[in-house]
Amino acid sequence: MPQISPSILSADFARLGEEAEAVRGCDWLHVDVMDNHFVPNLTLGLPVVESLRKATDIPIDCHLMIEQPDRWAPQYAEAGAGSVTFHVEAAAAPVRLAREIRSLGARASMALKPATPIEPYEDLLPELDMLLVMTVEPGFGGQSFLDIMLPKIRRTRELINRHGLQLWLQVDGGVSVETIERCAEAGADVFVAGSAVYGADDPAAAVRGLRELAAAATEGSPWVHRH
Ligand SMILES: O=C(CO)[C@H](O)[C@H](O)COP(=O)(O)O
Ligand SMILES: [Co+2]
Repeated sequence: MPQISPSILSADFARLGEEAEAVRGCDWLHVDVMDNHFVPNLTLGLPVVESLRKATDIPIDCHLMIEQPDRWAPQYAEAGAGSVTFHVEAAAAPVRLAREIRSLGARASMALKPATPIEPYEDLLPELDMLLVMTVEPGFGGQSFLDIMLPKIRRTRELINRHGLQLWLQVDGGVSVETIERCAEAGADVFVAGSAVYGADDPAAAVRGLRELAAAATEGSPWVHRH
């Protein structure tokens, strides 16, 4: 089944425990960490992830939009994140970092900004549990999906399958009922959605609706890895 990871960037930060409950039934809780250096926005950090870990049993999917991930990312794994995503544009030693995250018991994931190609990183794929193809410029929720990223999602899926790898392919940015089917058809299998979930009257129903659309869009596609 496709996995849905609602982004709490669009939630009420004063009520994060309740906001996590509001999306019960999702696969992950996507936590966007921004440092106002790697991206021009500041959100939350380690203490909030530690508190959230205690407040919910939904696995935490940390998306680190920060400089020096080599220094900070392992601490998010230690704080109990089930998946830790660093940006390759900011990492000094991505292979070493991915191995360290895995050694701490979390899934290791690497993100690509829209202008960053996948091809130079082909050899790195076996070190990863997930690859994140950004479908907006990182920094803010509520942006429009970049259709121009669809060929990159397709190429990434082809590379993953060619190498016979099991890693997940996540998309993040502007994912909604309007765009999720195109992402799924292109080969994505983990979908982050912030405004499309938390902007809905019933966030849990929005999660179910998105998952159904993604599942229907890939029905019968043997080239899409199923969990
Ligand atoms: O990483 C992000 C922004 O950099 C967010 O995860 C993303 O934007 C989710 O919000 P939306 O679904 O509203 O686009
Ligand atoms: Co994100």
